[in-house]
Amino acid sequence: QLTIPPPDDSWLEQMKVQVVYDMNSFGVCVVDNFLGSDRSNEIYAEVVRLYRQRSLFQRGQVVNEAGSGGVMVRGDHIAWLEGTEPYCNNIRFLIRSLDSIVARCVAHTNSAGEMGLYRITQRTKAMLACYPGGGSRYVKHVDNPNFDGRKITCIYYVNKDWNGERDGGLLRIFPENHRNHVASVEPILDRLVMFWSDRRNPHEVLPAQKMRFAITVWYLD
Ligand SMILES: O=C(O)CNC(=O)c1n[nH]c2ccccc2c1=O
Ligand SMILES: [Fe+2]
Repeated sequence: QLTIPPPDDSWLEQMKVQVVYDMNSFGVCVVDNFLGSDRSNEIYAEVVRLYRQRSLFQRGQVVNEAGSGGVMVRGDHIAWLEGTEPYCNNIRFLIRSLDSIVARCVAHTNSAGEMGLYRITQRTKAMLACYPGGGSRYVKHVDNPNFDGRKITCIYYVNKDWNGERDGGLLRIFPENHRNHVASVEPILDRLVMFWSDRRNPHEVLPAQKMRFAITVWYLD
């Protein structure tokens, strides 16, 4: 696979403006057609290929502690990716793009002081999560309720032909400071969602009726 050129500068600038505005106004930002159909289809192929190498995936916690018959708390399988794995050039491009955008947002806000005033200096690896379908879901939670350093949650969806009516699996966010706006987000291919990882954004994954892939990166201060 040929090496992929870095993300285009003017595109990064455009993304920065939207992300800074949305994160400051709503604490949530949704970007559709983030990387375009060619790149997103390449990422889909890389994700499916990775998933077939089941060795990478660990099972998420499958039932809560309620003993037998506990509710399926998280049916997800997860794999942590550097992005440097073989045959993952397009996933690496996604991660580089996210890194560049977040870095520009932080730089931008240092001058204008708009963004969350976070000195984002690092991130987690990319977490590839797969909800296996069959009603697997993730109950309402806060990613970072107790100041573990995570500031921004970035989720990139990798699902072809997703239909929320039929397949479920919606991300629902209940922004604390905008109680009358519940965001319901279909996990469609090439959609990016970003939100503050702390208590401002409780969220859940509704039961998914078919295989549901997402790549998540958390940015830390
Ligand atoms: O996929 C989504 O739309 C939202 N997904 C989540 O909120 C979410 N949040 N925290 C996690 C921690 C470990 C493993 C998976 C997850 C996870 O899917
Ligand atoms: Fe979450």
